[in-house]
Amino acid sequence: MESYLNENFGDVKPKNSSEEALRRWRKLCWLVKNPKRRFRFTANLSKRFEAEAIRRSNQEKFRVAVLVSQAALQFIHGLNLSSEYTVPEEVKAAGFEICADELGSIVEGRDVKKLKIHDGVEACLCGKIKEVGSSKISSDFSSDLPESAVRILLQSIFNNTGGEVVRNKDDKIEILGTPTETALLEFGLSLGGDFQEERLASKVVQVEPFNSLKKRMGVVLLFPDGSFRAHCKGASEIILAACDKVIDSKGEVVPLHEESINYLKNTIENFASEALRTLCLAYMEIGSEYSVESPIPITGYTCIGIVGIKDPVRPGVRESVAICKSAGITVRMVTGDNINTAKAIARECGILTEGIAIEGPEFREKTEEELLDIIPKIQVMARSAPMDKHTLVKHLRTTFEDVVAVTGDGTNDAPALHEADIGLAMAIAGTEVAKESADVIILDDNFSTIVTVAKWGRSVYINIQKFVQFQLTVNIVALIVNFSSACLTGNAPLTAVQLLWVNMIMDTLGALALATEPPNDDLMKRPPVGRKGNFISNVMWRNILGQSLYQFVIIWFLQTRGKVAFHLDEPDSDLVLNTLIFNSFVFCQVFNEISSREMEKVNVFEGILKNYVFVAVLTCTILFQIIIIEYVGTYANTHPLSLKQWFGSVFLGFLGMPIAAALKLIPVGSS
Ligand SMILES: Nc1ncnc2c1ncn2[C@@H]1O[C@H](COP(=O)(O)OP(=O)(O)OP(=O)(O)O)[C@@H](O)[C@H]1O
Ligand SMILES: [Ca+2]
Repeated sequence: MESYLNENFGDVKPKNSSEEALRRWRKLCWLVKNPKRRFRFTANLSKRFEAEAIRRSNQEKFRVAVLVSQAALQFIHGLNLSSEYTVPEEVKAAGFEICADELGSIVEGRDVKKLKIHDGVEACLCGKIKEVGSSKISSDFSSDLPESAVRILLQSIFNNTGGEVVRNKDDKIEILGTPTETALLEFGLSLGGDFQEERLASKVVQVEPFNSLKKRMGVVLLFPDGSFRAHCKGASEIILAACDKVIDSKGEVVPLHEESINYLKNTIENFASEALRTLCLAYMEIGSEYSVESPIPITGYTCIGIVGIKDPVRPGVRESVAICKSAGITVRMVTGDNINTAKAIARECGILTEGIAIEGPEFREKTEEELLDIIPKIQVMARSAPMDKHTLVKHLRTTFEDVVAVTGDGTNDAPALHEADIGLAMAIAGTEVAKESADVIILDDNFSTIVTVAKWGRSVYINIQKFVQFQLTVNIVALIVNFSSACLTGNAPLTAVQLLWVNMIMDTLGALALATEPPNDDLMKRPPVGRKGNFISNVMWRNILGQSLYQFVIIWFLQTRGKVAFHLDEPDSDLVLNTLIFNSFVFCQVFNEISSREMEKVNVFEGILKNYVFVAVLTCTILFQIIIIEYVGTYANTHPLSLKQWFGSVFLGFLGMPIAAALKLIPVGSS
């Protein structure tokens, strides 16, 4: 086993990145992989597995997979003692260097990334409120504060974190972690703190990673003198409720009384209404009698301070929300943030207008009837737990029969992303778990891209509708003409070769011409189709039936009165008449193809020259039609036509265009 593993994995250098670890994890665990995984990995996975299958037997792979899973379980089990778990030798030999952080990120589905979208923080420490810019070194703030308070603050920031401060190849400081973590770490550095020094001063003996349900995280530190200290941080009002003491302006720990609680609550509210993400940091001395087996204490903490992280709204979001609204798309914000923060941001983006903003715990308490009443009005849901997001999406999809798209970045969004009709995960900030639960991955993490996605989605839908409308018209006319004529006169005007050509015009060429129309901004001014919308809308039926009727009348007229109208009295007048019918029929389709570019607008020429494929298809169709009529008559059962006859049949086809335009003026219901 070991020699085998060395042979196969010896060349793979263990890389200390979670992406690499994840890759290995997948490779080894493919036997137990989620069958529901969507398209993202399917393309190259199958190839890779094929190649691998030659090199390795399933049994071996399974064995390693089990071992890695065991290591993971051991890790999860001993999460509180992350430093003490051991990695099986076989797993090490497989090049799977599992370090606590790495596995932690896989187990939790969080992936440490370089991110910086925040714009500094505002902090309330020892009763003082200060704004700290992200780039400005603000050591003057720390000199303002009592030394003991700064020490405990830095200890909290650098030890109780899911992020990391590292030096890169160029010896520059790089901060890794989620935006919230990087903002805090940066704040710590700007106060003059040293990450490595702080980490060496004590040992982290217990970790409770950030949990979206509890909205808090915590660690227990062991100091060289044998004493333990717990640190926790998280949603400000939740952590504040767990505190009974606070560090005052002199740096002393004093009990929290009503006045100081109100002051802190007001600070939280002020920060939140400025659209800042608020966090509360707290600590607790737990003496030396503490056993690392016991859970991290929940209450009895001393509040260190409140931090408000500025996370400015990206440019263009407000406009995108407005476009969504005009397109009949309701935008709702569902977040884990404080309700005031959420409201302030939602107002800034134009999401919150007359609707209601609700908190997760309140939403959870509602009965089914109450939910029916409030869900359509909800514009903001704050402090939501993962299952609240899921419940909302599920109700919108099932009870209200809406088509729901969800965007998300974190593991906590995975249930909602999975439940949604279209799950959109962020590529940069998103965790692997979110991405694997999603259908679409937004590469630039930008909300505006969602508008582009919607626009292209609508464009594809409408292009297919246009194509189907065009195709149905040709089919209906060809069928009725040949059938009725066969019944009444015993022979069909359109021969097999001609029908084959017509078939090509409508299938291959028609699809090419109509399905390549690029999206335009008007698409976002129409209402959405919805789950129950008919694919063939009333508008399409109107166009199809109107146009078919016209074409049928034309062909019927040619069949019965054609000889008189075109003065056909030569011996081969029957062949000429059939050619005339065929030519008029094809030109009816050519002009109908142009009319089909728009289903509702009368002007069908807008942007026609920009769609090169459309122009090329139309030109080719006409050229081939000329060749068929004039040069390959023997095969296609046609007779060369005179200029007058050509003009006549093209004119009859062209008449279809004003008819199509007039049809568009007939009002029909929406769908
Ligand atoms: N690393 C962290 N440590 C402690 N608390 C955190 C951390 N990250 C977020 N929080 C707290 O949890 C709240 C966010 O919760 P959660 O992550 O469940 O929401 P979310 O909707 O995924 O938010 P977002 O996607 O905007 O980050 C924040 O308002 C903050 O108070
Ligand atoms: Ca999130």
